[in-house]
Amino acid sequence: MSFSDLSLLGWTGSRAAELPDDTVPARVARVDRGAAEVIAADGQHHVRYSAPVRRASAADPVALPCVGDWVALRLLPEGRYELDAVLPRSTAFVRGGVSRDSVGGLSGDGQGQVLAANVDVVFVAEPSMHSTDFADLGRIERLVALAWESGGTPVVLVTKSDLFDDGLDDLLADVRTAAPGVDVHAVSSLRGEGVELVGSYLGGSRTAVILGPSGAGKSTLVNALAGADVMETQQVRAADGRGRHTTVHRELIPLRGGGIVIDTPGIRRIGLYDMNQGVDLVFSDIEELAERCRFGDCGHDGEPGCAVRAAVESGELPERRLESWRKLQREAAWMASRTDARLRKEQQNKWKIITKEMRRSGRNRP
Ligand SMILES: Nc1nc2c(ncn2[C@@H]2O[C@H](COP(=O)(O)OP(=O)(O)OP(=O)(O)O)[C@@H](O)[C@H]2O)c(=O)[nH]1
Ligand SMILES: [Zn+2]
Repeated sequence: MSFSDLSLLGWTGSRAAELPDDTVPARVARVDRGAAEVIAADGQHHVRYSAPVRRASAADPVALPCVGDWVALRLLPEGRYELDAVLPRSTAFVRGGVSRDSVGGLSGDGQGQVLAANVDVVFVAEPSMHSTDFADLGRIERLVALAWESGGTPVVLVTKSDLFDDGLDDLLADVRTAAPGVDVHAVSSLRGEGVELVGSYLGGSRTAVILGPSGAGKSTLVNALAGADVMETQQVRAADGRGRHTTVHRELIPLRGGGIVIDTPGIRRIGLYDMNQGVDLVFSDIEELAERCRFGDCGHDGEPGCAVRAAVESGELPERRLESWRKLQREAAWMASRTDARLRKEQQNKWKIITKEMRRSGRNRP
Protein backbone atom coordinates (compact mmCIF):
# COMPACT_ATOMS: atom_id res chain seq x y z
CA MET A 1 0.00 0.00 0.00
CA SER A 2 1.65 3.24 -0.98
CA PHE A 3 0.17 6.70 -0.83
CA SER A 4 2.15 9.55 -2.22
CA ASP A 5 -0.74 11.84 -1.41
CA LEU A 6 -1.96 11.69 2.19
CA SER A 7 -5.26 13.32 1.26
CA LEU A 8 -6.19 9.95 -0.30
CA LEU A 9 -5.94 8.58 3.25
CA GLY A 10 -8.26 11.27 4.57
CA TRP A 11 -5.71 13.86 5.71
CA THR A 12 -7.23 17.32 5.80
CA GLY A 13 -5.80 20.79 6.16
CA SER A 14 -7.60 21.30 9.45
CA ARG A 15 -5.56 18.51 11.03
CA ALA A 16 -2.32 20.15 9.93
CA ALA A 17 -2.80 22.82 12.58
CA GLU A 18 -2.62 20.10 15.26
CA LEU A 19 0.73 18.76 14.10
CA PRO A 20 3.62 19.51 16.52
CA ASP A 21 6.67 21.32 15.13
CA ASP A 22 9.27 19.23 13.33
CA THR A 23 6.98 16.24 12.84
CA VAL A 24 5.28 14.70 9.81
CA PRO A 25 1.77 13.21 9.72
CA ALA A 26 0.99 9.54 9.22
CA ARG A 27 -2.03 7.29 9.61
CA VAL A 28 -1.97 4.11 11.70
CA ALA A 29 -2.69 1.02 9.59
CA ARG A 30 -2.10 -1.56 12.29
CA VAL A 31 -0.91 -1.74 15.90
CA ASP A 32 1.19 -4.40 17.48
CA ARG A 33 2.32 -4.22 21.13
CA GLY A 34 4.18 -0.97 21.55
CA ALA A 35 4.67 -0.36 17.85
CA ALA A 36 2.57 0.60 14.86
CA GLU A 37 2.52 0.24 11.11
CA VAL A 38 1.90 3.72 9.78
CA ILE A 39 1.55 5.23 6.33
CA ALA A 40 3.26 8.55 5.75
CA ALA A 41 3.69 10.54 2.55
CA ASP A 42 7.02 8.79 1.96
CA GLY A 43 5.65 5.28 2.48
CA GLN A 44 4.95 2.70 5.15
CA HIS A 45 6.97 2.60 8.39
CA HIS A 46 7.16 0.42 11.46
CA VAL A 47 7.45 2.86 14.36
CA ARG A 48 7.89 2.63 18.13
CA TYR A 49 6.12 4.90 20.59
CA SER A 50 7.90 7.85 22.17
CA ALA A 51 8.35 7.91 25.97
CA PRO A 52 5.50 10.43 26.47
CA VAL A 53 3.11 8.27 24.40
CA ARG A 54 4.12 5.20 26.42
CA ARG A 55 3.63 7.04 29.71
CA ALA A 56 0.23 8.42 28.72
CA SER A 57 -0.91 4.98 27.56
CA ALA A 58 0.21 3.32 30.77
CA ALA A 59 -1.91 5.79 32.72
CA ASP A 60 -4.90 5.41 30.40
CA PRO A 61 -5.16 2.85 27.58
CA VAL A 62 -7.40 5.24 25.66
CA ALA A 63 -4.21 7.16 24.84
CA LEU A 64 -2.76 4.15 22.98
CA PRO A 65 -2.50 4.62 19.23
CA CYS A 66 -5.10 2.61 17.33
CA VAL A 67 -6.03 1.83 13.74
CA GLY A 68 -7.26 4.94 11.97
CA ASP A 69 -5.40 7.36 14.22
CA TRP A 70 -3.57 10.27 12.71
CA VAL A 71 -0.19 10.53 14.42
CA ALA A 72 2.88 12.76 14.39
CA LEU A 73 6.20 11.13 13.47
CA ARG A 74 9.51 12.59 14.59
CA LEU A 75 12.73 11.70 12.80
CA LEU A 76 15.33 10.48 15.33
CA PRO A 77 19.07 11.24 14.91
CA GLU A 78 19.72 7.62 13.91
CA GLY A 79 17.42 8.08 10.93
CA ARG A 80 14.25 6.24 11.94
CA TYR A 81 10.87 7.65 12.89
CA GLU A 82 9.27 7.56 16.31
CA LEU A 83 5.55 7.93 17.01
CA ASP A 84 5.60 11.22 18.87
CA ALA A 85 1.91 12.02 19.44
CA VAL A 86 -1.63 10.90 18.64
CA LEU A 87 -3.55 13.78 17.05
CA PRO A 88 -7.02 14.58 18.42
CA ARG A 89 -9.61 12.04 17.22
CA SER A 90 -12.74 13.15 15.42
CA THR A 91 -14.55 9.90 16.26
CA ALA A 92 -13.71 6.75 18.24
CA PHE A 93 -15.04 3.28 18.89
CA VAL A 94 -14.34 2.80 22.58
CA ARG A 95 -14.72 -0.50 24.30
CA GLY A 96 -15.47 -0.30 27.99
CA GLY A 97 -13.26 -3.13 29.17
CA VAL A 98 -9.65 -3.60 28.19
CA SER A 99 -9.85 -7.32 27.59
CA ARG A 100 -12.59 -9.80 27.07
CA ASP A 101 -11.03 -12.75 28.83
CA SER A 102 -11.59 -16.39 28.00
CA VAL A 103 -14.78 -16.57 30.03
CA GLY A 104 -16.15 -13.87 27.83
CA GLY A 105 -16.75 -11.22 30.44
CA LEU A 106 -15.48 -7.68 30.49
CA SER A 107 -12.23 -7.21 32.33
CA GLY A 108 -13.92 -5.09 34.94
CA ASP A 109 -11.05 -2.65 35.37
CA GLY A 110 -13.34 0.09 34.11
CA GLN A 111 -10.87 1.39 31.57
CA GLY A 112 -11.60 2.00 27.94
CA GLN A 113 -9.81 0.82 24.86
CA VAL A 114 -10.11 2.47 21.48
CA LEU A 115 -10.77 -0.03 18.70
CA ALA A 116 -10.74 2.37 15.75
CA ALA A 117 -10.52 6.11 15.33
CA ASN A 118 -11.51 8.78 12.83
CA VAL A 119 -14.25 6.69 11.25
CA ASP A 120 -16.70 8.92 9.36
CA VAL A 121 -19.29 6.41 8.18
CA VAL A 122 -20.48 3.33 10.04
CA PHE A 123 -22.23 0.81 7.81
CA VAL A 124 -24.50 -1.52 9.73
CA ALA A 125 -24.84 -4.64 7.60
CA GLU A 126 -27.80 -6.90 8.29
CA PRO A 127 -28.63 -9.71 5.86
CA SER A 128 -32.15 -9.68 4.47
CA MET A 129 -32.15 -13.40 5.19
CA HIS A 130 -29.89 -15.15 7.71
CA SER A 131 -30.19 -18.91 7.21
CA THR A 132 -33.95 -19.16 7.65
CA ASP A 133 -34.49 -15.94 9.59
CA PHE A 134 -35.37 -12.50 8.31
CA ALA A 135 -33.32 -9.43 9.11
CA ASP A 136 -32.99 -8.94 12.87
CA LEU A 137 -34.35 -5.49 13.71
CA GLY A 138 -33.13 -5.66 17.32
CA ARG A 139 -29.57 -6.20 16.15
CA ILE A 140 -29.84 -3.26 13.77
CA GLU A 141 -30.99 -1.07 16.66
CA ARG A 142 -28.02 -2.12 18.78
CA LEU A 143 -25.44 -1.55 16.09
CA VAL A 144 -26.92 1.79 15.07
CA ALA A 145 -26.75 2.87 18.72
CA LEU A 146 -23.10 1.85 18.78
CA ALA A 147 -22.48 3.78 15.57
CA TRP A 148 -24.00 6.99 16.98
CA GLU A 149 -21.98 6.45 20.12
CA SER A 150 -18.73 6.47 18.12
CA GLY A 151 -19.49 9.89 16.68
CA GLY A 152 -19.66 8.53 13.10
CA THR A 153 -22.73 8.55 10.87
CA PRO A 154 -24.62 5.25 10.65
CA VAL A 155 -25.96 3.92 7.35
CA VAL A 156 -27.93 0.67 7.40
CA LEU A 157 -27.32 -1.83 4.60
CA VAL A 158 -29.76 -4.68 4.12
CA THR A 159 -27.34 -7.09 2.47
CA LYS A 160 -27.95 -10.14 0.28
CA SER A 161 -31.07 -8.45 -1.03
CA ASP A 162 -31.04 -10.93 -3.92
CA LEU A 163 -32.31 -13.58 -1.49
CA PHE A 164 -35.59 -11.71 -1.39
CA ASP A 165 -38.03 -11.69 -4.24
CA ASP A 166 -41.23 -10.25 -2.90
CA GLY A 167 -41.53 -8.20 0.19
CA LEU A 168 -38.15 -6.45 0.12
CA ASP A 169 -39.90 -3.07 0.20
CA ASP A 170 -41.87 -4.12 3.29
CA LEU A 171 -38.68 -5.28 4.97
CA LEU A 172 -36.95 -1.99 4.16
CA ALA A 173 -39.91 -0.11 5.62
CA ASP A 174 -39.60 -2.11 8.87
CA VAL A 175 -35.87 -1.44 8.99
CA ARG A 176 -36.49 2.29 8.51
CA THR A 177 -38.81 2.25 11.54
CA ALA A 178 -36.04 0.60 13.55
CA ALA A 179 -33.52 3.28 12.57
CA PRO A 180 -35.22 6.68 12.41
CA GLY A 181 -33.18 9.38 10.72
CA VAL A 182 -30.73 6.86 9.26
CA ASP A 183 -30.28 6.10 5.55
CA VAL A 184 -31.30 2.53 4.71
CA HIS A 185 -30.28 0.79 1.47
CA ALA A 186 -30.61 -2.67 -0.02
CA VAL A 187 -27.36 -4.17 -1.30
CA SER A 188 -26.51 -7.29 -3.25
CA SER A 189 -22.78 -7.72 -3.73
CA LEU A 190 -23.61 -10.83 -5.72
CA ARG A 191 -25.53 -8.85 -8.32
CA GLY A 192 -23.55 -5.67 -7.83
CA GLU A 193 -26.71 -3.82 -6.80
CA GLY A 194 -26.32 -0.91 -4.45
CA VAL A 195 -22.54 -1.27 -4.27
CA GLU A 196 -21.86 1.98 -6.08
CA LEU A 197 -24.29 3.79 -3.80
CA VAL A 198 -22.42 2.45 -0.78
CA GLY A 199 -19.18 3.69 -2.30
CA SER A 200 -20.65 7.15 -2.77
CA TYR A 201 -20.69 7.62 1.03
CA LEU A 202 -16.90 7.47 0.98
CA GLY A 203 -16.29 10.29 -1.48
CA GLY A 204 -13.70 12.83 -0.38
CA SER A 205 -11.58 10.01 1.06
CA ARG A 206 -13.85 9.29 3.96
CA THR A 207 -13.25 6.34 6.28
CA ALA A 208 -15.79 3.62 7.06
CA VAL A 209 -16.22 0.49 9.11
CA ILE A 210 -18.77 -2.25 8.44
CA LEU A 211 -20.45 -3.74 11.50
CA GLY A 212 -22.67 -6.77 11.32
CA PRO A 213 -23.01 -10.43 12.18
CA SER A 214 -20.83 -13.16 10.74
CA GLY A 215 -22.11 -14.11 7.32
CA ALA A 216 -23.68 -10.71 6.62
CA GLY A 217 -21.48 -10.39 3.55
CA LYS A 218 -19.10 -7.75 4.93
CA SER A 219 -15.94 -9.14 3.32
CA THR A 220 -17.72 -9.71 0.02
CA LEU A 221 -18.88 -6.10 0.06
CA VAL A 222 -15.41 -4.77 0.86
CA ASN A 223 -14.02 -6.78 -2.05
CA ALA A 224 -16.70 -5.38 -4.33
CA LEU A 225 -15.86 -1.84 -3.18
CA ALA A 226 -12.12 -2.37 -3.39
CA GLY A 227 -12.44 -3.86 -6.86
CA ALA A 228 -10.12 -6.66 -5.78
CA ASP A 229 -10.10 -9.61 -3.43
CA VAL A 230 -8.53 -7.86 -0.47
CA MET A 231 -10.57 -9.81 2.08
CA GLU A 232 -10.95 -13.51 2.52
CA THR A 233 -14.63 -14.33 2.48
CA GLN A 234 -16.15 -17.30 4.29
CA GLN A 235 -16.25 -19.15 0.96
CA VAL A 236 -12.51 -18.76 0.43
CA ARG A 237 -11.77 -19.73 4.01
CA ALA A 238 -13.84 -22.87 3.62
CA ALA A 239 -12.26 -23.71 0.26
CA ASP A 240 -8.65 -23.57 1.42
CA GLY A 241 -9.43 -25.24 4.73
CA ARG A 242 -7.80 -22.58 6.86
CA GLY A 243 -9.50 -21.57 10.08
CA ARG A 244 -10.70 -18.00 10.37
CA HIS A 245 -8.30 -17.29 13.20
CA THR A 246 -5.30 -17.74 10.95
CA THR A 247 -6.62 -15.15 8.54
CA VAL A 248 -4.39 -12.11 8.46
CA HIS A 249 -6.57 -9.11 7.84
CA ARG A 250 -5.35 -5.98 6.24
CA GLU A 251 -6.75 -3.41 8.59
CA LEU A 252 -6.78 -0.19 6.55
CA ILE A 253 -8.13 -0.95 3.11
CA PRO A 254 -8.06 1.61 0.30
CA LEU A 255 -10.99 1.41 -2.12
CA ARG A 256 -10.85 1.68 -5.88
CA GLY A 257 -13.35 4.53 -6.04
CA GLY A 258 -11.70 6.42 -3.16
CA GLY A 259 -12.23 6.13 0.56
CA ILE A 260 -10.94 3.69 3.15
CA VAL A 261 -12.47 0.79 5.07
CA ILE A 262 -11.10 -0.15 8.48
CA ASP A 263 -11.50 -3.81 9.34
CA THR A 264 -9.95 -5.25 12.51
CA PRO A 265 -10.73 -8.32 14.61
CA GLY A 266 -11.82 -5.95 17.41
CA ILE A 267 -14.26 -4.09 15.18
CA ARG A 268 -15.58 -7.42 13.89
CA ARG A 269 -16.28 -8.57 17.43
CA ILE A 270 -17.68 -5.29 18.63
CA GLY A 271 -21.29 -5.75 19.32
CA LEU A 272 -23.62 -5.25 21.92
CA TYR A 273 -21.95 -3.32 24.64
CA ASP A 274 -20.74 0.27 24.97
CA MET A 275 -23.91 2.22 24.45
CA ASN A 276 -25.32 5.13 26.35
CA GLN A 277 -26.62 8.12 24.52
CA GLY A 278 -26.69 6.29 21.22
CA VAL A 279 -29.74 4.48 22.51
CA ASP A 280 -31.66 7.74 22.82
CA LEU A 281 -31.14 8.57 19.17
CA VAL A 282 -32.08 5.14 17.90
CA PHE A 283 -35.24 5.38 19.92
CA SER A 284 -35.95 9.03 19.27
CA ASP A 285 -39.58 8.12 18.56
CA ILE A 286 -39.97 6.64 22.06
CA GLU A 287 -38.11 9.53 23.62
CA GLU A 288 -40.48 11.95 21.95
CA LEU A 289 -43.55 10.03 23.07
CA ALA A 290 -42.14 9.90 26.60
CA GLU A 291 -42.08 13.69 26.71
CA ARG A 292 -45.86 13.55 26.60
CA CYS A 293 -46.19 11.11 29.53
CA ARG A 294 -47.88 12.65 32.56
CA PHE A 295 -44.95 11.86 34.86
CA GLY A 296 -41.47 13.04 34.02
CA ASP A 297 -39.96 9.82 35.34
CA CYS A 298 -42.57 7.55 33.75
CA GLY A 299 -41.36 3.96 33.40
CA HIS A 300 -44.03 3.28 30.73
CA ASP A 301 -45.10 0.34 32.81
CA GLY A 302 -48.73 0.95 33.66
CA GLU A 303 -48.43 4.48 35.04
CA PRO A 304 -51.50 6.65 34.39
CA GLY A 305 -51.29 9.06 31.46
CA CYS A 306 -48.47 7.15 29.77
CA ALA A 307 -48.16 8.27 26.15
CA VAL A 308 -45.79 5.42 25.28
CA ARG A 309 -48.21 2.68 26.36
CA ALA A 310 -51.01 4.55 24.59
CA ALA A 311 -48.96 4.47 21.36
CA VAL A 312 -48.39 0.72 21.75
CA GLU A 313 -52.09 0.22 22.32
CA SER A 314 -53.06 2.24 19.25
CA GLY A 315 -50.53 0.32 17.15
CA GLU A 316 -48.47 3.45 16.44
CA LEU A 317 -45.47 1.97 18.28
CA PRO A 318 -44.61 -1.72 17.80
CA GLU A 319 -44.49 -3.55 21.15
CA ARG A 320 -41.23 -5.17 19.98
CA ARG A 321 -39.62 -1.77 19.79
CA LEU A 322 -40.54 -0.85 23.35
CA GLU A 323 -39.04 -4.16 24.50
CA SER A 324 -35.82 -3.52 22.55
CA TRP A 325 -35.61 -0.10 24.12
CA ARG A 326 -35.96 -1.49 27.65
CA LYS A 327 -33.31 -4.09 27.00
CA LEU A 328 -30.85 -1.58 25.61
CA GLN A 329 -31.53 0.84 28.47
CA ARG A 330 -30.62 -1.86 30.97
CA GLU A 331 -27.44 -2.79 29.13
CA ALA A 332 -26.44 0.81 28.67
CA ALA A 333 -26.93 1.47 32.37
CA TRP A 334 -24.84 -1.53 33.23
CA MET A 335 -22.06 -0.50 30.86
CA ALA A 336 -22.17 3.09 32.04
CA SER A 337 -21.57 1.95 35.59
CA ARG A 338 -18.36 0.33 34.40
CA THR A 339 -16.97 2.95 32.07
CA ASP A 340 -14.31 5.38 33.11
CA ALA A 341 -16.03 8.53 34.33
CA ARG A 342 -13.80 10.98 32.51
CA LEU A 343 -14.29 9.29 29.20
CA ARG A 344 -17.99 9.20 29.71
CA LYS A 345 -18.04 12.90 30.34
CA GLU A 346 -16.11 13.57 27.15
CA GLN A 347 -18.53 11.45 25.17
CA GLN A 348 -21.48 13.15 26.77
CA ASN A 349 -20.22 16.58 25.85
CA LYS A 350 -19.64 15.52 22.29
CA TRP A 351 -23.03 13.90 22.36
CA LYS A 352 -24.83 17.03 23.46
CA ILE A 353 -23.46 18.84 20.45
CA ILE A 354 -24.48 16.07 18.04
CA THR A 355 -27.96 15.81 19.54
CA LYS A 356 -28.41 19.55 19.27
CA GLU A 357 -27.28 19.51 15.66
CA MET A 358 -29.70 16.72 14.88
CA ARG A 359 -32.59 18.48 16.57
CA ARG A 360 -31.84 21.59 14.56
CA SER A 361 -31.67 19.79 11.24
CA GLY A 362 -34.67 17.66 12.19
CA ARG A 363 -32.83 14.53 11.23
CA ASN A 364 -34.11 12.41 14.09
CA ARG A 365 -37.71 12.92 13.15
CA PRO A 366 -39.01 9.58 11.92
N1 LIG B 1 -26.83 -14.42 -2.01
C1 LIG B 1 -25.83 -13.64 -1.63
N2 LIG B 1 -24.79 -14.16 -0.93
C2 LIG B 1 -23.79 -13.34 -0.54
C3 LIG B 1 -23.81 -11.94 -0.83
N3 LIG B 1 -22.70 -11.40 -0.29
C4 LIG B 1 -22.04 -12.40 0.32
N4 LIG B 1 -22.67 -13.57 0.17
C5 LIG B 1 -22.25 -14.90 0.67
O1 LIG B 1 -22.42 -14.95 2.07
C6 LIG B 1 -21.37 -15.67 2.71
C7 LIG B 1 -20.71 -14.83 3.80
O2 LIG B 1 -20.10 -13.71 3.17
P1 LIG B 1 -18.85 -12.96 3.84
O3 LIG B 1 -18.55 -11.77 2.97
O4 LIG B 1 -17.72 -13.89 4.11
O5 LIG B 1 -19.51 -12.51 5.22
P2 LIG B 1 -18.82 -11.70 6.44
O6 LIG B 1 -19.88 -10.77 6.94
O7 LIG B 1 -17.55 -11.09 6.01
O8 LIG B 1 -18.60 -12.86 7.48
P3 LIG B 1 -17.46 -12.94 8.65
O9 LIG B 1 -16.14 -12.79 7.97
O10 LIG B 1 -17.69 -14.29 9.24
O11 LIG B 1 -17.76 -11.82 9.59
C8 LIG B 1 -20.43 -16.07 1.59
O12 LIG B 1 -20.69 -17.40 1.25
C9 LIG B 1 -20.76 -15.12 0.46
O13 LIG B 1 -20.51 -15.67 -0.81
C10 LIG B 1 -24.92 -11.43 -1.60
O14 LIG B 1 -25.03 -10.23 -1.94
N5 LIG B 1 -25.89 -12.31 -1.95
ZN1 LIG C 1 -44.86 6.64 29.94
